[in-house]
Amino acid sequence: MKLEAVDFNSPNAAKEFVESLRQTGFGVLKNHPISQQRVSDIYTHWETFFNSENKDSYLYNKGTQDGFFPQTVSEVAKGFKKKDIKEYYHYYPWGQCPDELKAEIDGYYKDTLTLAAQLLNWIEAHSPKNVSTHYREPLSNMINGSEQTLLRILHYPPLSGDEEPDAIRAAAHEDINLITILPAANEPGLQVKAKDGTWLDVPSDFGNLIVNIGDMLQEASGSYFPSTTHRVINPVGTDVTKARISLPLFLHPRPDVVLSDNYTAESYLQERLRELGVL
Ligand SMILES: O=C(O)CCC(=O)C(=O)O
Ligand SMILES: [Fe+2]
Repeated sequence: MKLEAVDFNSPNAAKEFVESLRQTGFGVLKNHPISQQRVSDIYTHWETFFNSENKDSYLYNKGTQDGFFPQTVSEVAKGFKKKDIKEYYHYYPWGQCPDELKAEIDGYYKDTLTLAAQLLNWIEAHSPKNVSTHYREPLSNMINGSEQTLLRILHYPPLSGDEEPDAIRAAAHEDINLITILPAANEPGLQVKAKDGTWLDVPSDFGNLIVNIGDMLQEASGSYFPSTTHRVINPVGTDVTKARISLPLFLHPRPDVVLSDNYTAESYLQERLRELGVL
């Protein structure tokens, strides 16, 4: 298995990209329309936010899940006992956000949402007929008007040496949503699990956009598209002193969207959040 960046502007981009998603659960895009300068600015501005006391004024709301999640309440991946070594902020257009960061992050959210609709159209167009008949509505329609789509700004602090043994930046997990879009982070570490069980580095060239399948699209496609396990490993050597910032946008359907005979988007999400221990 190999992960190669697909040129967004090439005539075969859609086909090659969807083929990669089918084979690996991941697709990597270069020459895409998301502004790299803005991603870079977001990383800088949010690193400052995470390094300030100000973050504690934006503690997440339990019911609505918007705001800052400190390291002490960070996720425990399904099947793991140790909390991940990370803190993060959940941005929703309707949720709390520091005034000085709002316009920039909202612009990124909206532009990436537009791209997501196009990528979902690519996925639908290149799904075999016997798979696309399972989609209860066009995939890009499923996220239309959804208030659940979540932009997570993640801060993995430098390692202090006091971390619990076995704790890692993000333990192996699958994403819950339809698809996830994230720009290459400012530091490496993201790995995807190949079919043979080995871990592969996701090409982290700054400027790449990484897309992965989540459980909800796996469910809606009758497992044609695999929701692939991934993780973020700890830095070693001199890199331990470096923080890592990343910016996944988790595309969530409207709660009423029917995914399969067994689940709506809402029932699926509730089940998974309970397992994660964040509800
Ligand atoms: O930080 C990353 O590169 C990936 C984060 C991730 O997989 C997640 O938050 O679900
Ligand atoms: Fe993930």
